[in-house]
Amino acid sequence: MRHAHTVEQVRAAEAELMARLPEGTLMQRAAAGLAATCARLLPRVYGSRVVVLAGSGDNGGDALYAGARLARRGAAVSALLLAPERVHTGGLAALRAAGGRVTTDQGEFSRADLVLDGIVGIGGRGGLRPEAQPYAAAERRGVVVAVDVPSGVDPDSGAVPGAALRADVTVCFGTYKPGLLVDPGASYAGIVQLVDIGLALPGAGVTALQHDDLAGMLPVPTVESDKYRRGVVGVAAGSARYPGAALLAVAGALRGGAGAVRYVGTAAEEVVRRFPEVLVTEGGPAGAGRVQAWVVGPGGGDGAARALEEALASPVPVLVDADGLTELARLGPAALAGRTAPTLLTPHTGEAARLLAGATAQAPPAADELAAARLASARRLAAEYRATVLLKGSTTVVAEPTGEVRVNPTGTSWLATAGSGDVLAGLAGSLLAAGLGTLDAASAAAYLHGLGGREAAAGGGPVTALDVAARLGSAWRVVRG
Ligand SMILES: NC(=O)C1=CN([C@@H]2O[C@H](COP(=O)(O)OP(=O)(O)OC[C@H]3O[C@@H](n4cnc5c(N)ncnc54)[C@H](O)[C@@H]3O)[C@@H](O)[C@H]2O)[C@@H](O)CC1
Ligand SMILES: [K+]
Repeated sequence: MRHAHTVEQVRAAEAELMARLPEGTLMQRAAAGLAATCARLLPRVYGSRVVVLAGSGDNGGDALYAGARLARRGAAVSALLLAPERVHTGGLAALRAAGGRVTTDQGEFSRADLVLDGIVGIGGRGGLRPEAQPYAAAERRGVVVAVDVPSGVDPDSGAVPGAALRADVTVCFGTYKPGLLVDPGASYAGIVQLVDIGLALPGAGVTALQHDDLAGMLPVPTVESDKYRRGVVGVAAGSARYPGAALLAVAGALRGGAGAVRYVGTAAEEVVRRFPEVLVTEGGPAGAGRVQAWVVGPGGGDGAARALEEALASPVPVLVDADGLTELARLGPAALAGRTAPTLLTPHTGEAARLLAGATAQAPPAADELAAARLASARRLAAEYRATVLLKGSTTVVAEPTGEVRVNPTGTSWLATAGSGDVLAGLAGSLLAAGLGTLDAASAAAYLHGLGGREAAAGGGPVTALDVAARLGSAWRVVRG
């Protein structure tokens, strides 16, 4: 599991540790880790051209001390100072003492083998200032290593309010920052490496799963398992207008670990023709047999309102997607107030905007505003509806009403394809039926779905939702090692 902490949490932990250590110790730890990574990235340090972009704070100090370490190993290191009168004096003195120099030739940035972005770190706010902006657009031939955070990315939210420096590698100190894991910030960070500087941190509000976490989380049948013990997932999806959504949701549900899939709705005939192993019932959830979790809404059309009402009245976990969400936005959070089992909502940004409007009786926020503030939007929705919220997008995030968030590290932009959300809904519902809690089911589903999407798009090509569903089995095998 990757753990991310806010700037406020990092500052508190740093203050506590700095009070016990000789001055400068933390910065030396940071600079040593940073220089070691840079040395690994260069074919050879001796003779390499390294440029340090140094801003006015400690982030610039880290970069200058790391530059000094590389200079001592024979690199030709020059520093471009963004605010010469406020540069970190100790860092600059160390660089000079090691044979580094200051330059004002911005062309050195483009010619360098490696650039250290120490313009601004966790103290940065409001995007890059004018003097730094040319570097975001400038040509570069070398590797760009961001110090702690790519400059221009908001460390807490991942928002990129203007220009930002795109890094190949980000070396962060003490902990991940949420903005390194959530788009658009994540897309500027490249490969993120963590350097331990000894901070004692509180529980993380934002986490990201890794393969090992999935391996420990996914349900595995035992010798005593039968299909009912493994869980039956009910899928209420599809309509005369959108029969395909039923097939896609079922295709996802069949690969989520539940022992059986029960389909209710108007596409029963098509579903059985394609998936003979599915139990089908005409009508709605209320009249169906036993299920351990419901998926309601994909392609539900006019039938979504009834299906939603009946599923929400059941005592089992319910995942609400697509047309079910449109109906829920109309009803508002009160529709979930009487529930005894957890509810999982899986909106894309447009649906999230409608849900928020339904909760607050205000005009819906613009979808691009929601996309730029993914963490805050998902948290707010989860709090308003007292439900777990999986907000789909370039980084899918899952938020609990408590504010706890998991961000999904897998995925590909090729997943933005029709029907891919139906597969995800079926998959997550199946994991719920198999007994996972909403946070785990949602985040594990997003992870597997992202891996399936990547595999389907291998080499970079369009994928269909059924391609993704077909790769979910292999995604399970990958994470289970
Ligand atoms: N505090 C500590 O104990 C440690 C801090 N470390 C480093 O220190 C960084 C934080 O240092 P600071 O608190 O000095 O803050 P930063 O160096 O991140 O930035 C603050 C400085 O940048 C200016 N600034 C703010 N927004 C800007 C923008 N948008 N464009 C350009 N300049 C801007 C401010 O005027 C201020 O001078 C961390 O990210 C990390 O790199 C590490 O050395 C580890 C230890
Ligand atoms: K930086």
